[in-house]
Amino acid sequence: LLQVEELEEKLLDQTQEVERLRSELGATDLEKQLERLLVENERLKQELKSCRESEPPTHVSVLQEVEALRKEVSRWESRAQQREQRLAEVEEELKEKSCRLEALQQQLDESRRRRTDSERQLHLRLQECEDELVRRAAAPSRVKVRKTTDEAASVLPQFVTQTVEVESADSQKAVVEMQVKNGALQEQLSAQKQLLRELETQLHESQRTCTQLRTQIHVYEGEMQRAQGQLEAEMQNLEEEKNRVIEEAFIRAESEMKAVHENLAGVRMNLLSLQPALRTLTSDYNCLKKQVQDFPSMLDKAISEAKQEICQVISDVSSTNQELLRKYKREMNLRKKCHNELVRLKGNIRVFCRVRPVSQEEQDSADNRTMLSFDSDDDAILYLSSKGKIMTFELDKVFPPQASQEEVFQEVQALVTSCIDGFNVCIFAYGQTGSGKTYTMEGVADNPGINQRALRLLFSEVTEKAPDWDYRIIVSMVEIYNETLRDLLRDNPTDKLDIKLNPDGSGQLYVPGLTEITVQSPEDINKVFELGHLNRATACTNLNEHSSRSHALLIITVSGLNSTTRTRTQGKLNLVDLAGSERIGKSGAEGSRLREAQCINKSLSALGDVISALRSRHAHVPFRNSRLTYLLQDSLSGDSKTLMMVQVSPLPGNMSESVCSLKFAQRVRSVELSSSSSKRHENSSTSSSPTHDSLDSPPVTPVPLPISRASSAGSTLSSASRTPSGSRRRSQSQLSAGKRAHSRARSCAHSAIMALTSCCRCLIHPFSSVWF
Ligand SMILES: Nc1ncnc2c1ncn2[C@@H]1O[C@H](COP(=O)(O)OP(=O)(O)OP(=O)(O)O)[C@@H](O)[C@H]1O
Repeated sequence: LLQVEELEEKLLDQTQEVERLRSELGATDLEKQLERLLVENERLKQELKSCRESEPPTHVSVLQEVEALRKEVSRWESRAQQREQRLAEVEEELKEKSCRLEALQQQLDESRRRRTDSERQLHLRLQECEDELVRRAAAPSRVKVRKTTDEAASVLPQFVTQTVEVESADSQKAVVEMQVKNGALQEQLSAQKQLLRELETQLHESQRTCTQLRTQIHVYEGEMQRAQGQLEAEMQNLEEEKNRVIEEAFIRAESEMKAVHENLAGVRMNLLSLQPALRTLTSDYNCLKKQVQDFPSMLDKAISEAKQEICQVISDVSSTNQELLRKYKREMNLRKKCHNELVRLKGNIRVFCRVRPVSQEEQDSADNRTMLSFDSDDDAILYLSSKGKIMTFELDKVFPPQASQEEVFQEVQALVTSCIDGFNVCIFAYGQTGSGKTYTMEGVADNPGINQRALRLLFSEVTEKAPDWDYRIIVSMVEIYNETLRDLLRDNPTDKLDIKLNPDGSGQLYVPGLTEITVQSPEDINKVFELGHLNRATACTNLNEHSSRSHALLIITVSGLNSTTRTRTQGKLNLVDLAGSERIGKSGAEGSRLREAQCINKSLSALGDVISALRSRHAHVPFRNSRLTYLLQDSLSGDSKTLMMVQVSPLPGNMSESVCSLKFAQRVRSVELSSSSSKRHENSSTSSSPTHDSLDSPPVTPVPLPISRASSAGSTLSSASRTPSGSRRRSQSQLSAGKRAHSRARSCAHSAIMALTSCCRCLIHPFSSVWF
């Protein structure tokens, strides 16, 4: 029992210790510290947030610092979270230990209760034993106790103090029973002892566990203190950092505020100066506002007035238009008549001469003298010295060697543009081989001749007239070789073409199967020339030789439709590079060369005959005598115009050929001059032209053409000096003076003709300010 009491006391101590520990663990400083730390952490977070909100980052470095601080804070936050987690774990362990302590306490209570029970049973048993002993003692002893029960004496020394002599069977039986009971009690006692030992063992274990728990608690307390110290230090650092950042931000904010204040002062000053302007603007605005309010009514009024004016103007314009249209039609007729008159005055067929320059190779050769000379006062005279004689040739225009392609074209461009007005035009290049026919007509790549320039001019002219006229330009290219007609623009240029009468009954001629290409741009022109040149080259073995012996024709048809009057026009421009003329008179040729010479001879003389017949106004014109004249019949007859460009070589070696060419030109021209002079005379004899009678415009004075000075073909100064001496003989000086006067008169006539031409060209535009 004493041991039990001791154990009880120990248990009590243990329980008190556990209670103390539990009370310590239940509301420890650690938890309080943890709570405080959490609260502090939260407060810092709030402060940081408010700092961030109240101090907008105005500078990059501040932003970076704040970012670094944020990182630092988040790092510390994560560490605090780790600590919190660790604390939670510790708390969890403590709870576990508490549970175990409670279980131990329960076990202790249980063993205490069991011990109390066993003690009570023992007391009861002992009471029973004492009662039995008293009862036995009170009963007459028949039993002589002979033997002392040592065991009972050892167990119950205080109760069994005397030896009893057992004599009876009952006593003996009772002794046996008592012994049995005693044995049972001893067993119970040993069981109690065993239980006590177990309890002691459990108590030891509990003490050991308590010791371990204390140790752990000490360790945790140490850790907590360390963590708390670190946290406090970090909080301190953060606090300092925060203060520093706030300080810096405050300084920056102050400086910015200062700048803002300065700006504000400047703005205030500006505002003060702007106020008068604002007042002015306000008054202007009010004024404008009033005007805007009045504007609709003003606008309506103006619109109605404008409408009335427009209606008036439209009716005026419409009547003016009618008048203009009437005048335009009348002027077109007048222009046509004027043109006819002009052509009649100038002659339908004009003859120019171009002398080619001496080439570099020819200059180097021995015979490089030129036997041609020009009249400085008259650009229509050409002198040719031969065998001591000077021959004078008078043509419409003579181009010296230095004349450029542009100058030549300027003289022919009036003819070219007349084809837009519906006239047929022929331009021939005539002369011996190498005299410059191809150069004049085709030119070279960087200096084109009449062909390309004419097409380009036509393009520019039709483009200019585009608003009123719709023009179409069609190009064909043919070659006549040995009286055979070939199409130079078809795929197979060796095919022979025929000239036939048009089956429509118009009496016009046409070439079946002739390729006609509509050109729409200068690029198209280049392509056409390239194709023609290529085909001409592929049809022969030697292009130069071949070109000397064939006629090349570029036929340009210009069709127009006037969008106002619906008038249609169609003109044809024929640009002909003739075969070399030197073969005409050459004899001795045989075979193919003879045939070539015959063909060339035939066609050139037929051309001469046709021109002669036309100028002489013969009833019959022999167009059919050659392919060339037959093909050009339409373009040579009627009110068509022809220009013969006679090409001449300046070298003495080509003298005879040059004389032949110039004589041919002179003959052609003299026919025309005589014809036109008679006509002009007829016209001048009448009081007024019927053309002018029908017009309101002022009459045109006929241009005085130098018709009286026509010298016969091949006339020379020597022949002139051989004329009868009498009244018509003139001295050399008189002749020069006459020539000068003649030149002046001629140049006046030329200017007048040019003026007349330009006037006629003005008439073609319906709204031109210049009226004939
Ligand atoms: N006005 C000129 N200016 C410069 N060179 C010219 C002129 N006229 C002709 N030539 C040159 O003279 C040479 C012969 O000219 P071109 O070939 O035009 O003669 P052609 O009469 O057409 O000869 P063919 O009848 O053989 O075709 C060429 O080299 C040409 O460049």
